[in-house]
Amino acid sequence: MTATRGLEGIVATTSSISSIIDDTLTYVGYNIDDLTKNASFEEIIYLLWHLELPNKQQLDELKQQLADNMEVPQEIIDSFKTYPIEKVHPMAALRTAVSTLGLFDEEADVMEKEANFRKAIRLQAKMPTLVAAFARIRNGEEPVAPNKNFGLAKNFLYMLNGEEPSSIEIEAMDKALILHADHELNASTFTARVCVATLSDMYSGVTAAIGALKGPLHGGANEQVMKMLTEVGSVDKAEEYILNKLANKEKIMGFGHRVYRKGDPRAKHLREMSQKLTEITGEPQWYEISEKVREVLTSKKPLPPNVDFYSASVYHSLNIDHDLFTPIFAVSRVSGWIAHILEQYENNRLIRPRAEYTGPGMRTFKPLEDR
Ligand SMILES: CC(=O)SCCNC(=O)CCNC(=O)[C@H](O)C(C)(C)COP(=O)(O)OP(=O)(O)OC[C@H]1O[C@@H](n2cnc3c(N)ncnc32)[C@H](O)[C@@H]1OP(=O)(O)O
Ligand SMILES: O=C([O-])CC(=O)C(=O)O
Repeated sequence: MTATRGLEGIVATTSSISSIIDDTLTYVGYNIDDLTKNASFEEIIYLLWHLELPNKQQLDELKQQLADNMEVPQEIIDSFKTYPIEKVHPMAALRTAVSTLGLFDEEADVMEKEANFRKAIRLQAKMPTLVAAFARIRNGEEPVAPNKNFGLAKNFLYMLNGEEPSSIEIEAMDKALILHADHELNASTFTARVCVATLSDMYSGVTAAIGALKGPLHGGANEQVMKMLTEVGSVDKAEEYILNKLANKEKIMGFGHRVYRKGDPRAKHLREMSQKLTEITGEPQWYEISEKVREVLTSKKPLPPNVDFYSASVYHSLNIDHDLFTPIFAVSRVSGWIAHILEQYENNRLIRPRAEYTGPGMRTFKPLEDR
């Protein structure tokens, strides 16, 4: 038995949900470029869960179901106030809140297909409310109740800021949610599948996935990108900053990918949005610094930007706290996690690979008094 580090190149399952072939990303056969231009996030949720785009009636029904399920139990909102709130990372709060949501769902352990779809709606609908409520409570503000007439992207920004977002802001958030929705067998999705392949419940799968997304080598990179851009501070400092990092063998956050070689097809959409939004906010430096960082790094190493790189300046331009960037990723990716959880249940087998043992050979046990 020989181990493959990080399971690189190992095909661990079949899936009909998303594919990455020759650096092209598709959701159920539709190119991500077409979906980003033409669809709404709600259409993507439907596509990922039902493997077909919805017709008008199906979409309206899904939107209604999401709107009807956005409220979260008051006990969870109240529990946020008991956290050591100034120290808690919002991803840790979200991980705990989603786990707690399961305690309040009477169907949490009901495994029938229809019950799983109902839980899917509840989880997808409540995640934005949880993130926004936590963000407001830690700022000493009251949470804003969801508005049943708003779509998911608009409602999220509305609950976060307490005022109706502009159409440009809604469009940017909706596109970002589409671009982050699913990505084949990334680490958090694999985590979710491993968890539910024991026939554990959907809340456990999503809680586990949030834990995996939190790390800076995965979803947590977007927050680190903004930290880096802030540290760089101005275009003229970017070259020295990046060369120093490389000399110290440090990773540059938001670059590189296990699967893409030529580049992440999602990055160009976020780049475009970053340029547009930073101009609108009168802070073009965030886009300009990003461009300089990319220029310097790619002149030294073949490492194109990934989805996390330009999303940082996009979210910053939407006036979102930097430690909420990864929770936003989770608000989107929960749609993909759920799709994969449903797919795993449909054709389940326990996921249990082997380890190549590298410890000592057979040893003779010594009693405690002889050690
Ligand atoms: C949504 C997402 O999860 S997208 C990814 C988000 N993560 C990041 O942006 C974090 C920065 N990037 C990385 O750490 C990596 O590129 C990963 C983890 C995303 C993919 O990594 P892998 O394909 O497994 O590459 P691995 O980490 O093994 O690195 C291979 C080599 O490339 C280098 N490398 C990879 N990424 C970077 C980077 N961002 N900056 C500098 N060097 C890098 C490594 O240092 C290593 O060099 P070495 O062979 O000289 O030691
Ligand atoms: O696929 C991966 O390894 C990481 C990634 O880009 C994602 O999850 O969107």
